[in-house]
Amino acid sequence: MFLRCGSAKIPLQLCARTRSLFITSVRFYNGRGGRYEGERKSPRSRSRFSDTPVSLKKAKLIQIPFEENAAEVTLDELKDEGLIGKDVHESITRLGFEGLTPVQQKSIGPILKNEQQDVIARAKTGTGKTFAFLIPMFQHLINTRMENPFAVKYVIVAPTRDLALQIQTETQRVQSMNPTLKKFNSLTLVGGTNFGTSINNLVRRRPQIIIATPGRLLDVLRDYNKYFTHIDVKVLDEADRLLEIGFQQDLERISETFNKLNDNSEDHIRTLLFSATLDTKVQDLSANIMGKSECLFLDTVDKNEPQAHEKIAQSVVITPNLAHSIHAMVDHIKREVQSNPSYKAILFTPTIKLTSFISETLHSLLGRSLPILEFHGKKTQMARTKMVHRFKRDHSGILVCTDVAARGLDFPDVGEVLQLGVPPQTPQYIHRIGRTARAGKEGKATLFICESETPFLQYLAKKERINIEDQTEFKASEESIEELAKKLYDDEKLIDAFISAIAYYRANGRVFGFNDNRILSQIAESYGTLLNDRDRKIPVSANLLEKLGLSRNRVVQDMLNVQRSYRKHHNEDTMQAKNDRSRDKRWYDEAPFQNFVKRGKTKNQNFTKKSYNKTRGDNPRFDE
Ligand SMILES: Nc1ncnc2c1ncn2[C@@H]1O[C@H](COP(=O)(O)OP(=O)(O)OP(=O)(O)O)[C@@H](O)[C@H]1O
Repeated sequence: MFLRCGSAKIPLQLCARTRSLFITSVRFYNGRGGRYEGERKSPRSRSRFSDTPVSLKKAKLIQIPFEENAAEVTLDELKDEGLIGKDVHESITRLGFEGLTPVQQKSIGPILKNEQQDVIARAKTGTGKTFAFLIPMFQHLINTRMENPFAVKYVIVAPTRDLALQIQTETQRVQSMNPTLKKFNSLTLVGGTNFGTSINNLVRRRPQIIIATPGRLLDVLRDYNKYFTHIDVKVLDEADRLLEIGFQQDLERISETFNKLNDNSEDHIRTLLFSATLDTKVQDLSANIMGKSECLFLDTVDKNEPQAHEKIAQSVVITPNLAHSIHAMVDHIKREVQSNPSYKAILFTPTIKLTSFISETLHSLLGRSLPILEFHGKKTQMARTKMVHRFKRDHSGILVCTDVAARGLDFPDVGEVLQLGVPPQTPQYIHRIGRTARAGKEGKATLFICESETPFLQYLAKKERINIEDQTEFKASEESIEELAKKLYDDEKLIDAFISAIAYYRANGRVFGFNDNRILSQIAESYGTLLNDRDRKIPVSANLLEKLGLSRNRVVQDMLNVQRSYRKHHNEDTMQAKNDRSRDKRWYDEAPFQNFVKRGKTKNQNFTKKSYNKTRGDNPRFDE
């Protein structure tokens, strides 16, 4: 059998092969560096795929700086100008806000007026950035509801699952105020939830709004990209976080895939970036993601003023070491709870294991006096979602968490943000303290650090222009050290917590100019302080020291209980040897790694020990 092609006659078998070869050439990427085959494309869409990416010329940046006495913009004026219709106007009015916040006043108009411009918007934490992009989104969906009514038109990307789920809740909150808006469907595509259910909902409900985390969105695009051919706008909430290493590559692949799929043209999609910690440099980072020839930079923060919210009263408590910082924090919380029964605070710790240890310690010390919630990336998504809903609802309690909760999450009436140790970067400091003083309210932020972390304060002042005036010193009394030591167990949980702290400061201390030996020695010393036994040292095995890059550091090793003869020690029958064996096995057990590699193979990916260790760390990148 032959197929006539002009004058040529091609054997049918060869045609079939050519077609399947062509389809495999419609390739795009998953976010983890692998390559997938594209879905079988309809003949019409094949011709559009050009290999040359959208022109990467840098867009013209139009800066709209902060104006001290900018004229107020109201919803009524936006309606009178014809920018928003009665449905959106009615819906937002029914939310009961007194007026629009500065970022909403500054961004809704330009977003609706200049459809051919990308937008970068900077506004302080807790100032209503979510509605600043949801309000124009709904108006856009109403304006274009007759064109491709069942197509995805808006895609909102967030760095964490919990923030994506919160944005959907806010979307549904606006929709609940107006029957016209209710006709639009939104769908979240986030990790930690059932992939099949996500796809069923995508196919069945045909949403116009997708709210996603990058990893899950790429997985969906791999096999179901035909639903994404009519996107008009993509929004990056917490954009600077999404443009950091680890996410940026995903975002570039998502953007490249959207552009190639778009039925209008490759440069049709607008990009809106929002965050509290943005500057014009973000335009360079997003060059491969933004496609319009002009980009508006809307700034509601005066360039000479710190990015941290002015309504947050910041203070720092300086202690001799991590153990004293823990005592200072416990002391502070006890005083606050005594004076304010409806004390509601968020407590950030550097690692998952410290989060787990601290929340257990607070549980044992505070008993039932107020709820203590342990929130981090190792919790199931269901548990995290339940905790977010509960902490939004509760009038008191402490959310003990890692940086997975640092950005975007909106918990009403959080009176104080506590931080044990320094954050990994200064923008995270701004986002962490931004969990309080929201929607115009006042709030407090207290940082507990040890003397060897004080260079962070100079770094924060230099980089973010944040000077924490209120500084106090604290050293726990012998009595309180004795009292707390009685309630602690020298078990794996405590040892793991301190080892994770050593790993955290190894990875993050240098950027702030910390002295490696000083910072690590004070952590090692803290173990004995916390247990009220100066001679007690953290037991670590030789190979764990090697993993931590400390196998040549004699100063730190002297502060640790190093099991040099690793094999001999681990063959002993002592309790300590058994503990070490199970701990090291858990941390670096080959079994999970082999499973990890196997899983990777099923996805055409070559997972390495490095990527394995990364997923086991506390890198929120892998916790979307
Ligand atoms: N116009 C308004 N008037 C009063 N409150 C508002 C207004 N718009 C939003 N809010 C409320 O302000 C709070 C913070 O809003 P939102 O979470 O959008 O802030 P954000 O700027 O995104 O903060 P972050 O930088 O932490 O993400 C929410 O509780 C929201 O309901």
